[in-house]
Amino acid sequence: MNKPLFIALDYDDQEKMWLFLNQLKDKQGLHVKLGMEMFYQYGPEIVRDLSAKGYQIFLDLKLHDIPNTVKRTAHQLAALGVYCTTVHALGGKQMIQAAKEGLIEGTPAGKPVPKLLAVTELTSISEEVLKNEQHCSLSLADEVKSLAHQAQEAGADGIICSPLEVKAMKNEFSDDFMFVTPGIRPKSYQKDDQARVATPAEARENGSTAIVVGRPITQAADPQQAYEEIFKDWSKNDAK
Ligand SMILES: O=c1ccn([C@@H]2O[C@H](COP(=O)(O)O)[C@@H](O)[C@H]2O)c(=O)[nH]1
Repeated sequence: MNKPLFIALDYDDQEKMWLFLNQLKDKQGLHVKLGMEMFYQYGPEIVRDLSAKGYQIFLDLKLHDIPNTVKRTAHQLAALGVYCTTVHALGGKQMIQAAKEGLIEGTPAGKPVPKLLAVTELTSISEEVLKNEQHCSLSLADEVKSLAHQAQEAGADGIICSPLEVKAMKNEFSDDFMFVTPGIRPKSYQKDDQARVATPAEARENGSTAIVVGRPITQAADPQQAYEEIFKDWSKNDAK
């Protein structure tokens, strides 16, 4: 899979989700991210329905619990055939390792094991919140880097972070380690609740492996046009 753009399907109703998807051209193989909002309402069935229609699915449930619980949950999720899924890196190395084991053990024979991504610091967290609410003495960049190393040591396939942090740490990781970055905002778009944002082109320049984009596409007056513009910005230096 080469440098995907995952569209975050953050809807409160599957009718709205299908209406949105049906407006887009080239649905086959489109990369989508399904999060807690849809999964808690519709369960595994919505994943199977999207999968049956050919969408590549990033199932973003951000597991964060004791290792045994996470392992058993990851085992269940592995059967759904998604491309990747998430845990919170703050759950610790033992928990991340347990998630990986659960995914491996739960994947049906002959099928690819879903990639495991560890969320470092949410892109909605600012330097100020990290210091004053999480009482973390590291800078955001150092905290993200530290969590990224822990995730890699525990067997994660990659991390979730802001595109702003990728450049400074990419050379410390193997080439196949994934840097998946939400917090993507086209130049003229508002930040909403995101604190650490970059444009699609900046994410590419900084070395993101994949980007996640929600509202700038799903809330656009013309979602197909928004998708095309963002995708173009994300892939504009591909030929170089
Ligand atoms: O640190 C994180 C981890 C996950 N997300 C998710 O990405 C999308 C972003 O949506 P936008 O509408 O483009 O802001 C959303 O589903 C989040 O749950 C994140 O933003 N930051």
